[in-house]
Amino acid sequence: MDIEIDSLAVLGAGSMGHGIAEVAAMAGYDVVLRDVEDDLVQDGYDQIEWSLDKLAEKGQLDADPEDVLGRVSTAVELEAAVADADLVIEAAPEDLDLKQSVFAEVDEAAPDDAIIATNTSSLRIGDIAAATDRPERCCGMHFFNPPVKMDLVEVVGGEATADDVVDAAYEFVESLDKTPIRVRKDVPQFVVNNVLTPYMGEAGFMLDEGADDVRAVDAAMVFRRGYPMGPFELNDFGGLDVFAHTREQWDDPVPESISSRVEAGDVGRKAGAGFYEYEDGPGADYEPTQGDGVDTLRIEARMINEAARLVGQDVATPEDIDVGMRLGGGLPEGTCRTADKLGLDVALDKLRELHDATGAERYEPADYLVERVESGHTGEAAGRGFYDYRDGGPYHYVSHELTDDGVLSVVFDREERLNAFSTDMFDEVQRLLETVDQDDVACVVFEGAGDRAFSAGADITGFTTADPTDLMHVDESIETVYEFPRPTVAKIDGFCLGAGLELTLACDIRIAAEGSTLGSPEVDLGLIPGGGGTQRLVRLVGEPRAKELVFRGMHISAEQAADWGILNRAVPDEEFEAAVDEVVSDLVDGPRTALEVAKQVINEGQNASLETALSLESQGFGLLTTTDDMLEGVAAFNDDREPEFSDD
Ligand SMILES: C/C=C/C(=O)SCCNC(=O)CCNC(=O)[C@H](O)C(C)(C)COP(=O)(O)OP(=O)(O)OC[C@H]1O[C@@H](n2cnc3c(N)ncnc32)[C@H](O)[C@@H]1OP(=O)(O)O
Repeated sequence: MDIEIDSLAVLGAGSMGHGIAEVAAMAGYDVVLRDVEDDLVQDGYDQIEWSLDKLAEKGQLDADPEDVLGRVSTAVELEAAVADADLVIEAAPEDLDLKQSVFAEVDEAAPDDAIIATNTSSLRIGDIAAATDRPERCCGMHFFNPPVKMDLVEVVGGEATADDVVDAAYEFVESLDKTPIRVRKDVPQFVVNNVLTPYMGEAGFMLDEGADDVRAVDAAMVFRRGYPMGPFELNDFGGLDVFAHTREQWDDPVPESISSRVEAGDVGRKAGAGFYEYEDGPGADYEPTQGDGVDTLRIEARMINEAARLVGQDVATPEDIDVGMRLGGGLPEGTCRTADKLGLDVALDKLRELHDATGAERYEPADYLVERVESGHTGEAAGRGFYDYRDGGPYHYVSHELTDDGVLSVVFDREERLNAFSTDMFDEVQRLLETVDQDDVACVVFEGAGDRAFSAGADITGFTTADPTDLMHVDESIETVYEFPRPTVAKIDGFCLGAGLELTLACDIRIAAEGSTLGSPEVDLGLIPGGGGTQRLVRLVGEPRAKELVFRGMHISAEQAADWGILNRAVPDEEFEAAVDEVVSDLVDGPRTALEVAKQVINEGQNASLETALSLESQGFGLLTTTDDMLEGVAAFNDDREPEFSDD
């Protein structure tokens, strides 16, 4: 039987606890927020109020902040907080004894069938659940900080946890509009922290050896490898003390460059100093040019090794690891995908080289990595690696669905970066359109995941790492959209910038929700539009407007874009879905051959002389007079009924 979760208690009103309570209240749950003292719980409550107001100010909260806050109540007495809870989430500091004592108390006071979850980021669920008489109803829900902004939650069961409890936790996370990943074994630190730890740890060891300096490593990882923060910058951000404590907890060696700073109290941003000076200096002040010559593979090979260990031990799938690293670790792509591009053999060689040189356990290659390489599955170039590419490979950034009546719905699915297009994402759009059976498609609808963006353009973080020729392929993917023989519709809700706008310009029909923003901000990056934005725009809006948009990197409202003829229309939010559905419905019911010919003639005619274009049109017209659809259209007219065109 499915477990129902209606009421919730969150224990601990610190940054994680109040964040989780806020997210749950936003999803419509009644939440009791509890901490051990009035001041602490009030502080957490005030933080929720502040955060809800901020979200509302930015237009990122659909509901009235007061209504959401009204669902949060506070308590100091634990018994009162959990008495009616279906789910209790413990968000106490990361200390096993403390968490065990909270679990034991909850076990006494909560209803017998309540689920008790811990928000631990590094401890084993089984160790915490051992303090209760109901380990089968205990699980882990690892939210990331801050819960309101971070989309990922790792859902973990202990050895004794019942399957339906893990399922219920997973579904609960989905009901919060967050993305759960399933951690299938109760390993310390779960998925994301295990893969991310070598990023900071290995950089620390490199510093210990005097091989590179802080700025060089950070610059190399950010500007040459596309990571959002350098490893030292990231460690300063999270706190060196937190990093060292977690390593020590599991008897893992801590680099000297980290432990010495912890001893000196320079634990990062919060202390005003760490690897960089924050209070008396400019912070993480590395420059793009400083990263030459750093052995970045050394860091990435260790991350890949951890990912391989997790897959080999059946802790997580490559898909879940990659979702975790993108949403929880902020990486532009998952570590398994990176490994498949770099080559698993390349990573393995590096690990062996380091292991031979140092004998250090951390370089010992994972069995799974060795097996993959020995069986020839060394990555994308070999057709198989973590993923199977023999049929083109999985879609990571584009989700799609083809309905029975022929609507191919394509969603740019990279919400964490406002659906910005990486080269992988462009390739996936192109592959999808080139491989879908066109006979099954009546029309294509493109949209962005989430409610913030259609797409905020090409992935800016990829500009410093990608080959210029790869970036120039943007144009090729967008042309595939333009040339797709069926009608295409851009359904725009939110930011539609740069390459996002260019892709919509290659669509046949563009409808936006009011409040969307369109623009060509490339010039602010020292660039120009590279996916047809200068050319299609000028043909649509004329030279003065196109030049102003491009030269000034302007963002314009959907209403203004409609006024200038960039959009077919801008419609109020509440009418948006219906407006798109109405268009799609006409396209689905329309005569496919005639629509295809109309698209072709209009597209090709634009670049031809009027005489040639008129000749194209008349050829198309003549051709269509020989079709069954034409006979059906005429018969329907005579019978005064709606035509039923064939799907051929
Ligand atoms: C040939 C084609 C060339 C091009 O297309 S060049 C790119 C043109 N596009 C742009 O220049 C737009 C860049 N983005 C922005 O200016 C801002 O975003 C917005 C105004 C759209 C929204 O601002 P806000 O509401 O403050 O959101 P946020 O925190 O900036 O964005 C959320 C996360 O999305 C990432 N992101 C946004 N746009 C891009 C992008 N184009 N490439 C890579 N990442 C992007 C951010 O960094 C951040 O991520 P985190 O939360 O990890 O900090």
